[in-house]
Amino acid sequence: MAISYPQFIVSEKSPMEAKIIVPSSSSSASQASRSPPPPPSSSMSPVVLTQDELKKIAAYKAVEYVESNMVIGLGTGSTAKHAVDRIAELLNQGKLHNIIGVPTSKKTYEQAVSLGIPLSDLNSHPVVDLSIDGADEVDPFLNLVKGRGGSLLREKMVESSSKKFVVIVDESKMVEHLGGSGLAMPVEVVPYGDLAVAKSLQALFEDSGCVAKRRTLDLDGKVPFVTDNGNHIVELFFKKDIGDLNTASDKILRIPGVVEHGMFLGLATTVIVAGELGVRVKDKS
Ligand SMILES: O=C(CO)[C@H](O)[C@H](O)COP(=O)(O)O
Repeated sequence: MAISYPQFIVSEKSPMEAKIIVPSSSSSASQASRSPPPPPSSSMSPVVLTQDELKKIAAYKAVEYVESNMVIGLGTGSTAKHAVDRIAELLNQGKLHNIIGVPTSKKTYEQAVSLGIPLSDLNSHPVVDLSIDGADEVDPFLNLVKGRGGSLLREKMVESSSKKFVVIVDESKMVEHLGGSGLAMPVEVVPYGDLAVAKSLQALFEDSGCVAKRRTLDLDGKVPFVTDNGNHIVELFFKKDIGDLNTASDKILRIPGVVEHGMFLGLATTVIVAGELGVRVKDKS
C-alpha cells in the first residue's frame, strides 16, 4: 500500500531502500503522485522532517502489517498514537475490517474509544496477532528500553503475548547498547518501600555508575508518578554499559517490590526506523 503525504513521498521500492524526497514545486508534486518518483536530483532536495513527522512515517509503515480480522496490540506514546490514528482511518475507509484492539494503557484506551476502534483485553484475547508500539531505545539486536511513558507493564504483557511485535521509532532512538542514551531505564515497583527498592536497584548496578531516582510529578520530588496499575516508577541512569542484559533482567526481577522493568529483550520481531535518509525495516534474524 503506497502512502503519499502532502509534503513528501515515501518511495517503497523495497522497505530497506525507501527514500524520503520532496518535490521542489507543486507541479512536480502532482507529477510525482502520478508516476514513480525520480531519484533525487538538483530539482529534488532532501527535506528536513520534524521528529514527529518521522514518527508518523514509521507508524504508517507499521500499519501496512495490519490485516483485517486481526487482534492488534495498540501501543502507547507519541509514535504509537499515529499508528492508532491510522488504523482508525483505514477502518473508517473500509480498507480494514473486523479489527480488535488491545490497548496497552488507559491513555491509548481513551484514544481508541474516541476513534471508534473495537477493543478487548488480554483475558478475552490472550493471543494477539500483531502489536505496534514505540520505544525509548533500540539496540543492534532489537532489544528495547520502553516505559518512559510509564506504561511498560501492560505493554510488556500485551507485546509478549503477540505473534508479531513491530516497533516504530525515529532514528534518535537507536543506541549501541541499552542504557546508552543516558536517559532513564524505568522499573515499575509497588508503592510500599519504593525508595528502599530504589536503593537496592542502585546498589545492584554500582559498577555501572547507576543512579536510581523515583519518578515524580513535581520539582521537589515529593509527588510520585503513579502508573495505570497504581504502582510507582524508579528510573535507573547508567554511566557505563550494564553488561549481559539477561543477567541484569534476572537481578532486577529478584528484588522484592519490583513488578517489571523496561528492558524488552528478544520481544521485537521487526523494528521500523524513520530517519532523514528514509525508512529502514529491520527484522529479527
Ligand atoms: O514505552 C513507551 C510508553 O510507556 C513508549 O512507547 C516510549 O516511551 C516511546 O514513546 P514516544 O513514542 O512518545 O517517543
